[in-house]
Amino acid sequence: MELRLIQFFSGFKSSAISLIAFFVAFILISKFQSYWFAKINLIEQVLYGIFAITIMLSGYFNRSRLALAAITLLVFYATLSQALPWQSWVFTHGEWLVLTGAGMLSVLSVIKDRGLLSIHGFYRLVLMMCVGIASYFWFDIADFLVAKFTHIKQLTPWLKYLSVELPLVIFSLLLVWRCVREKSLVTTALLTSYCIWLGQYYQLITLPWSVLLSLMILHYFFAVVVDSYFLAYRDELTTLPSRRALNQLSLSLGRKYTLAMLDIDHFKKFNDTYGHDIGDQVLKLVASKLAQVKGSGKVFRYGGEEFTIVFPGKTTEQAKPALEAVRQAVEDYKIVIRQEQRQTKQARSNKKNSQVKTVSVTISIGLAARSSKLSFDETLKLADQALYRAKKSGRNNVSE
Ligand SMILES: Nc1nc2c(ncn2[C@@H]2O[C@H](COP(=O)(O)OP(=O)(O)OP(=O)(O)O)[C@@H](O)[C@H]2O)c(=O)[nH]1
Repeated sequence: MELRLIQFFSGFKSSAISLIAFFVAFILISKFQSYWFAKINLIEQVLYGIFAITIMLSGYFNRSRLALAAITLLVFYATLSQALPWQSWVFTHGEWLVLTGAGMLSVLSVIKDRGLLSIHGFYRLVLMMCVGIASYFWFDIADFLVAKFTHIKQLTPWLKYLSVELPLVIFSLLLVWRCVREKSLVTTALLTSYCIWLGQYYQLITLPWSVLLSLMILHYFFAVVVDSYFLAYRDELTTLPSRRALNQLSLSLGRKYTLAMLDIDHFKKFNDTYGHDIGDQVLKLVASKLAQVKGSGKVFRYGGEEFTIVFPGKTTEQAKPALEAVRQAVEDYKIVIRQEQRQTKQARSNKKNSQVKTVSVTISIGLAARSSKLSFDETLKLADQALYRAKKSGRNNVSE
């Protein structure tokens, strides 16, 4: 598969799972209203606690975008439920409210997570206020544009969508694009809030705000927890479990297991030829092939271009066919890369010219089974020595 395509859809899987989970929860809550409706007062009281915990947790784990989204929704909920001075203004300006909320959520999907209690957090807070102010003035701008273009007959039927629907379509596209591009549950959580926000505005949803906000904020909570887990135990580049996860697994392994150390052959040369960025992409693709290993193998990125596969309860004889298959799969894998190249001077053009090329890499594998009295680290060392032998005997092979 082409590298660009893989990059483009890198965030698709995790976002899709998170979205499905959220909407299943939403459908269940809608279907079983009779179970919770009597407890609505309790939900309203607990909601403030959920807000507080989620904002603190998001701030602590530097998920400032979710913290800001939660703070904004908290202000909205307080306005709704506490009869704050600006309540009547806000609720008589429904179009402003929907644009501001939608605009804030889509802007949050674009900016980076930075410390909440820092100058960056302050800038982001100001940015949120600017979205509110911009929404306020947008209606005047839209009226002006409608007046200007109203004489163009082809445009006339569409001009009524300029003030609300057009910005909403742009915000929706922005959010969906960010969800696909960014491998983070943060953007997905922002997208679900956005769907609920619009669903309420267009009266497609009839659930009380306290229940909807509980669902939205709980989604933020889980996004922060799961994202932080991934940060700690997943390798960012390949998304395989990291060395820390391998150390964790080593504590729970039984007496019988086999370890394999894998290393990409001549990877330094590969990097030197195609550049570090293409090297990174190839690492990702090799990792995705390794992740398909059979025989109950668990794959980890050990570091650099080295990987480890653990086969719990297996001997080397049992693990070897799976490793041979994975070695062959990597060897057969034709990786399509697109290299940007400048045209020659004679072409007198500065335009970039992209060249599609197919490359392949091989891996060497060393494996060792745990024998009595050997610790995990000692077994890993044996596998590493076997890897050294695999390299010595010509690479692209499995050695014991
Ligand atoms: N692109 C990229 N390169 C990496 C990464 N981690 C390690 N490398 C490179 O991997 C290369 C490893 O080189 P060596 O250990 O000398 O081994 P090799 O060239 O693979 O040769 P053999 O292992 O002997 O077959 C170095 O050039 C590192 O810079 C990474 O995350 N991304």
